[in-house]
Amino acid sequence: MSKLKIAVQKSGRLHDDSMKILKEIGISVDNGKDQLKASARNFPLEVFYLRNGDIPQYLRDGVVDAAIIGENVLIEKGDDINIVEKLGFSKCRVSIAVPKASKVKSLKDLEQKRIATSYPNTVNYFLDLAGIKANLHIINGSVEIAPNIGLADGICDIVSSGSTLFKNGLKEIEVLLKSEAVLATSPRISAENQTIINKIQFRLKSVLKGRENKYVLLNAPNEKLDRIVEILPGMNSPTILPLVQKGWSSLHSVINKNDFWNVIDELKASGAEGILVCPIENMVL
Ligand SMILES: Nc1ncnc2c1ncn2[C@@H]1O[C@H](COP(=O)(O)OP(=O)(O)OP(=O)(O)O)[C@@H](O)[C@H]1O
Ligand SMILES: O=P(O)(O)OC[C@H]1O[C@H](OP(=O)(O)OP(=O)(O)O)[C@H](O)[C@@H]1O
Ligand SMILES: [Mg+2]
Repeated sequence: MSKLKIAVQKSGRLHDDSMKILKEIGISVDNGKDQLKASARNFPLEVFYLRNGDIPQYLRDGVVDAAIIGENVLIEKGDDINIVEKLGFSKCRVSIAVPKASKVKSLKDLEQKRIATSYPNTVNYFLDLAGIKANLHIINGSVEIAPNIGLADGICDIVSSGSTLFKNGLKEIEVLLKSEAVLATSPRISAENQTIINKIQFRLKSVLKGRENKYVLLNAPNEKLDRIVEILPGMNSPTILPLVQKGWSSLHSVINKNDFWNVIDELKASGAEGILVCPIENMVL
C-alpha cells in the first residue's frame, strides 16, 4: 500500500503545532528532534523533517507529496504549489518597515531606496505592482538590524506581535500579505496519494471546526427556554432534556466560541443556571 510522504519543519516555529495537529487527527508519529524521517504507526504516512525554506522545492520535485508549511514561504518560493487547507496557527504578516524617524510612509516612497529582506520575490512582486524600483539586499536572518547598521533604508520581514520591530526602532508602514501554516500538496502527487490527502483534509476540517466551537450545557426553568433558545445562535435546534427537578430542563447546544462571550450575560439575565462550556475535539459535518 502506498504511503503519503509529508514534510514537516524539523525545528522552529511550525514544528510543535504541526506535530500537534497530526496527533489531533489521530495520526501517531515519533517526534523528529533527532531524526529526519518517521513512519506513522496507524496511518499510511511517512513524515520527513525538513527546513521550512527548502520545502517548496521538495514539493515541486515530488520528493514529498505534501507539507505543513508557512503560506508566506509558498508565496515567496512556490506559486505552483496547491494549498489544501489553512491550519490556523503560526499566523503572521509580511510587512515593510522603516526607522521610526523615516519620511517613508508607503510603498510609493521606496523609489531607489535600499530594502533588506529574506523575501525578494514577494517584495519585487509588490514593488512592481506599485511601479516602484528599489534596491534589494537579500539576507537570511536578523533582517530588522539592517537599517541600524546602515545596510538599508527599510526592511521587509515577518511581523507578528511587532516587538522585534519595536526593539529595533522600526515602524510598520505596509502589510504585503498575511500568512498562516497551511497543508500544501505537490503538483506531482499520485491519484492514490491524493486519496490519502483527502482523508487527512476531512479529519483536519473536523478538528478545525471543533476548535471554532464550544459545547454549551445549561439548566433553566421551562418558561424561560424559548427566550434562551432565541439568544443561543446554535448549529441546529438545541437539545432540551427534562431535569428531575419539576419545571426545569437542561439545554445543550453548539456555539461559536466568540459568540458565546457575547451572549453569556444575556443568558444569565434570562434565567440560565449551571452553565458549562466544553471544548469540542471533532465536529464532523
Ligand atoms: N514571529 C512569528 N510569529 C508567527 N509566525 C511566524 C513568526 N515567524 C515566523 N513565522 C511563521 O513560521 C514559519 C517558520 O518560521 P521559523 O523562523 O521557524 O523558520 P525559518 O527560519 O523561516 O525556516 P527554516 O525551517 O527554513 O529554518 C515562517 O515561515 C512563518 O510562516
Ligand atoms: O513581531 P514579532 O512577534 O517580534 O515576530 C517577528 C520576528 O519573528 C521572526 O523571527 P524568529 O524569532 O523566528 O527568528 P529567526 O530570524 O531566527 O527565524 C521574524 O523573522 C521576526 O524577526
Ligand atoms: Mg524565523
